[in-house]
Amino acid sequence: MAEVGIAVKDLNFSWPNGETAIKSCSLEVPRGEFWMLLGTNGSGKSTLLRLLAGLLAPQSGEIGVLPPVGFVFQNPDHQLVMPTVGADVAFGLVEEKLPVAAVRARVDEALGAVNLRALQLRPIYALSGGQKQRVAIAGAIARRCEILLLDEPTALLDPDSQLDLVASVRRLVKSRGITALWVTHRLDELNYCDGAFLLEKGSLVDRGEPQRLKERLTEVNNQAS
Ligand SMILES: Nc1ncnc2c1ncn2[C@@H]1O[C@H](COP(=O)(O)OP(=O)(O)OP(=O)(O)O)[C@@H](O)[C@H]1O
Repeated sequence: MAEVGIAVKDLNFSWPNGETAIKSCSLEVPRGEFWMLLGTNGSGKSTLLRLLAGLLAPQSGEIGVLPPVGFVFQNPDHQLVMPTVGADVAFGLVEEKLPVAAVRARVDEALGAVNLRALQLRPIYALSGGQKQRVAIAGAIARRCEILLLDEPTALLDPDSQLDLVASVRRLVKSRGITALWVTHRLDELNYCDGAFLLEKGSLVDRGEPQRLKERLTEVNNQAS
């Protein structure tokens, strides 16, 4: 059997107001694969990703993820905290207490991986949305993340930058054996993944081959319009 990068079994999560956001959810992402998580607004995609990252604690169920885990938010301004590109990527390494030379080497390598080496000294405010997302991804690469969780990372990007980002994340995770789960609403992004899950009202209702799920959702969208 293939090794598993992300495993979830019978997961249940309700908010303090009693609203159930995740219901009896079980899924597995094979190690080294790039999967996507689909579903309408409010179906529980962000909640599930936050549970996987340990940012929320479930009421019951099991979560198995290979550490370390990297997280990329929809809005990079919510996660980039340092004034420049290089400093931000280095900031993620603080807890590892590495020698300065090792930090420099990791930052340089990670920025190279996302094609931002030339922008190491650039202020974060002077980056485009796509470049900011690449800095966030470089932070995960520098920390040698086994798992990369991305919560609608293209939501604020124009269509060209959107497809650039998804293509480069696919290349990156494939070349490094990272297991990735990417939340999206955009069906054209499905062309880049190995498989996809469909959430409805907190429950997983479908999973499998991306093209089949794309056809299923295109039909649903056509019926709705
Ligand atoms: N902090 C919170 N407190 C209470 N309820 C919340 C909180 N965050 C989200 N919810 C509720 O949990 C449910 C799932 O929300 P979630 O954000 O996970 O959905 P989503 O599929 O990611 O939606 P979207 O595509 O709009 O981002 C929704 O009903 C939402 O209103």
